[in-house]
Amino acid sequence: MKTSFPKQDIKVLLLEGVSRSAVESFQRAGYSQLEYHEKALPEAELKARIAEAHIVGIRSRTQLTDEVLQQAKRLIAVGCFCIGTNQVDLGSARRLGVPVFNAPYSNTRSVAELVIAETIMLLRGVPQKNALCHRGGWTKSAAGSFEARDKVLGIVGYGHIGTQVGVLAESLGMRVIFHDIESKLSLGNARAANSLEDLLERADVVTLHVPETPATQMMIGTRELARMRKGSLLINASRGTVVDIDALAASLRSEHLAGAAVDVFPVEPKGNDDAFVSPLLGMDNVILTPHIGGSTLEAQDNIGIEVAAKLVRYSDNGSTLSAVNFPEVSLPEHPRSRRLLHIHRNVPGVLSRINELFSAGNINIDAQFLQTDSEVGYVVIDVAADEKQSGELRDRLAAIPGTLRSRVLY
Ligand SMILES: NC(=O)c1ccc[n+]([C@@H]2O[C@H](COP(=O)([O-])OP(=O)(O)OC[C@H]3O[C@@H](n4cnc5c(N)ncnc54)[C@H](O)[C@@H]3O)[C@@H](O)[C@H]2O)c1
Ligand SMILES: O=C(O)CC[C@@H](O)C(=O)O
Repeated sequence: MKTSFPKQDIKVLLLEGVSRSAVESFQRAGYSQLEYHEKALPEAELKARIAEAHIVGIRSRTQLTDEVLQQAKRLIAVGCFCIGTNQVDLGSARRLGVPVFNAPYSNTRSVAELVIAETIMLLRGVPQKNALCHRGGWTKSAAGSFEARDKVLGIVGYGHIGTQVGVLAESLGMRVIFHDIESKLSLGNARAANSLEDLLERADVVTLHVPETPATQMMIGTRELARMRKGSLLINASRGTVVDIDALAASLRSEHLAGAAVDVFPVEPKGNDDAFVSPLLGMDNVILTPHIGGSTLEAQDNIGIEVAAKLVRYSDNGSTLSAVNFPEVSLPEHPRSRRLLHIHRNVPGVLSRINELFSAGNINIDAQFLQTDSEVGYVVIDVAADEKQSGELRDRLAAIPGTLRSRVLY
């Protein structure tokens, strides 16, 4: 399909070393203006680069705040090449008429496998034994080493990752309990705990799989750590803000917790050349990983293809299916029509003004799709019009009060 705004003029800014599979997907779809950066950009540079971009692709480091998004006057869509979208001000993007897409499942399995591996390593005291061996020591002893079989795994956040961890843990013979704010179908023999506190008091290993939200910020602090069983273990591969890291360090120092595995941190380096600082440094009983829960070649490859496909589909066809912040519209193509997009504030009267405009111009509407949420309305209109008419229609649509964006797609 030939788009009105030529694809070769659409600027795609890809940051944080997103998988090359994304680059190839854009190229295959006819997008040639690709700017690729291995790292997250410092804020000033990000503002300058995003001001030029029509599409931006990020991972978890780039903070797309309201202030940054306000600079992005040409931006049509954002792709988060990951699961988490907490790094984007989703409300601001919506109010600016910019849909945000992510990959909600592509790295689930990778995180779950790492958590299972860490569970076994921590239960066996491998991190501290490994560290001592590297220093020339030798602790051949069963003290403090346990099988995973029959231990209680407490999963906080029983969503895509939490449930996969539960299924894998049961295959090792672990007993699985979980806590979630939503009522969830238990997989296998997993059982819902009565509360977070109940889970913390019963689990030998607690693993966190909640998103970053206001309710999960510092969800595990001094009080919650004190509730955990003496000698128990904590795994955090969710977001760094979910755990009070100083309280965790204190709990490990006092030997209340026997160990921890931490993949995500309140402050993370912007790229591989920057220093990593944490109160957990130097603790042999802590597995520290650089936010690589979802970083396998399989996952990154799939994420690149999935998110690029969603961005291309929106750019080529107007489909917002699976956008995380936007009314979802999925559209068949009508190649013999002209397609116009209109994104507006969801206030009464906008749709009737749109339709008046077409009837006044005696333009036949072939198809119309409307979805709204509490703030935004998104209408796609396929019309029988020529190129000149559709350009004029776009300008008139843009003049309707409440309009956020209006485009001729093809
Ligand atoms: N370490 C990594 O590399 C990595 C990779 C992927 C995802 N993640 C993180 O893991 C998070 C979870 O991923 P997912 O795919 O399982 O998400 P998901 O949305 O499928 O599941 C999250 C679950 O948490 C629950 N939840 C939300 N708030 C809660 C609260 N206050 N208390 C208890 N439960 C709550 C939800 O109801 C949901 O069931 C992501 O949001 C992301 O931040 C990290
Ligand atoms: O790749 C990343 O930077 C983030 C990975 C993970 O935290 C996610 O949210 O999917």
